[in-house]
Amino acid sequence: DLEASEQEGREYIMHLDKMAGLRKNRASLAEWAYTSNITQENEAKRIQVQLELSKQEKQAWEETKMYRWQDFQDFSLRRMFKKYSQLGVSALPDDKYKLLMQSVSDMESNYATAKICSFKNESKCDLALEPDITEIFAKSQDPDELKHTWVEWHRAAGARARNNFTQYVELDNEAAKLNGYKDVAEWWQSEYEVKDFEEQLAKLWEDVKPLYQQLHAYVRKRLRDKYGEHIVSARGPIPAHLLGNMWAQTWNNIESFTRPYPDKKEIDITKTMKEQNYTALRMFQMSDEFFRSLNLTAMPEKFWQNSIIEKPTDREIVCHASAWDFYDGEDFRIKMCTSVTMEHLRVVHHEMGHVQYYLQYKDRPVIFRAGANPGFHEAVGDTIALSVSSPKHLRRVGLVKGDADDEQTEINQLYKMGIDKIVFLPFAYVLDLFRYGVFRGSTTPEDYNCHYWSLRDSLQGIEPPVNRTEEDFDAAAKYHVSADVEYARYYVSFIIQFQFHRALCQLAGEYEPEDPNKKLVDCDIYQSVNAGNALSTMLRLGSSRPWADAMEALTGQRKMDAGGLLEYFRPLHDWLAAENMRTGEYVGWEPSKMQYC
Ligand SMILES: C=C(C[SeH])C(=O)N1CCC[C@H]1C(=O)O
Ligand SMILES: [Zn+2]
Repeated sequence: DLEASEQEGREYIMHLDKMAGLRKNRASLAEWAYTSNITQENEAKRIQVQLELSKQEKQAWEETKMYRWQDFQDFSLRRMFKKYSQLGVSALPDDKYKLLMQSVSDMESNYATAKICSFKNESKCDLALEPDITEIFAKSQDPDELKHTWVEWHRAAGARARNNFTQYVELDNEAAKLNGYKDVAEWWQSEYEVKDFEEQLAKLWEDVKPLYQQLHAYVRKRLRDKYGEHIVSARGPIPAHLLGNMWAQTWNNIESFTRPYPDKKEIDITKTMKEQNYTALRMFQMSDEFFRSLNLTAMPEKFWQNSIIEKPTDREIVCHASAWDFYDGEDFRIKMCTSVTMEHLRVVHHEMGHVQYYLQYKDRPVIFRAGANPGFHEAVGDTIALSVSSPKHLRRVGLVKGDADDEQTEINQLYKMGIDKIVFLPFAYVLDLFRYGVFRGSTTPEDYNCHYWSLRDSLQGIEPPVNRTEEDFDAAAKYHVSADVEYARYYVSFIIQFQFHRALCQLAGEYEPEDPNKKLVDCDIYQSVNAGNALSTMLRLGSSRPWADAMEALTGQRKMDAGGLLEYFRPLHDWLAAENMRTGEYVGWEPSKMQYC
């Protein structure tokens, strides 16, 4: 009868979950071995392990079909079966599975090992993305050097990935269909468990766009003042190579010469960190201490033993920062080629946020050891970093000297946060709007670059520094496109982290809507056990409940909304609108005159 099969189902699924934990542990170890030592041998081993595990997953999946789990009474049991009924890419036949793994592995290793020649010294051709190219984009103010570096990186990491990418799209779409989805776009969006996910993304963009347009106009003016209007036009998009970042996804590296009140004291945290002999380890210990101050969990001993926090000199590794769960309840790691900069201090907190989430849900069934939705996992560390980046906290830890701030310093601070957080949203939106089109087939390989730049132009107001053709494939010059990592998770994260931050600040007594002495921009939840306990309650849920329940546990809200972000940046929005009015800067942009279609 139904009762027996539900009890049998429970015993079966708990056994399956334990086996899945062992499989995931083996897979993570093989993946770690490869990405922390990129060799043909380790790549072959990783694919071999993946193939073995996919066979075991397929077998387990067949067994789940014997249970009528849809009729079970127990919500969690039904949810576990529902998740295990999703086989994933293992649904592909072995030969296609291997081909798919090989295509993605080739793209990712190409990206990780790509080198280009220096602009200043053409015979020096060993420049890597981290730290060399990243440093050029952070420091150089020579448009020709930036253009050369941009073009060379997009050739080496983008164009070269085009054929593998096309094969990956075909095979991944086949896997999607075997899982009951029309295409990978629908499969990716199913992770958010709402019917109108894409409409919600569009609505969020409508809410934030006016603020972005004001910030874009202001920055374009300041860049035109600096580089001249033969390089930066008065009414067009901003050339992508002048924004301090290879992908123009955050503009924090141009803060020093574009901030609203230049005569206010310089708060160059990177310089101060170097003066104070900060090391990668100290940055990680600082982050660990922040989480512990909230009564959250300390990094376990194995974390400090097994993590790789500096770029090795004797081998090639995937430098793109990542956090790892080995699903055995005690082995958690970060792999990162850390530089001593303010930007990497934020990334350290971002990655430590992932590990804190792993620690909070480590006693859940393996299948529930995931974010409430992928955006939640990306938001934890960033939410903490919003407190760490506050002038109050930076003063507390001695990275900023001097007295409390005045109105102008506050605008400078909001500007600094805005060129990191506001400008990221259209970048993130474009990356997956582009890939949704590719997976749906509305964007064909012949149109890849044209469609990518059309979206970059219309949504981000960015244009390529040189004309582009279909010989290029600029989207793959971004890690997540070459590594098959979905990106809407970051768009969601940059919205909900402000909802989380606002709730935590209220719980910490750091923020009161009507109290001018308790402004959101000054909030630092450091040492607030009250805030930490509420955050822990949400994180411990993992993916055991629909994400609206998790969000409600912390914020009282059940939907994503841009209100938190817009409230945080309200004073900046007002200042930018007034400033663009004062200078007569055109708000918005006309289509680019560069050729890319
Ligand atoms: C730090 C990570 C690893 Se999950 C990352 O990829 N991030 C963090 C924020 C945006 C995105 C990026 O670098 O593109
Ligand atoms: Zn992340």
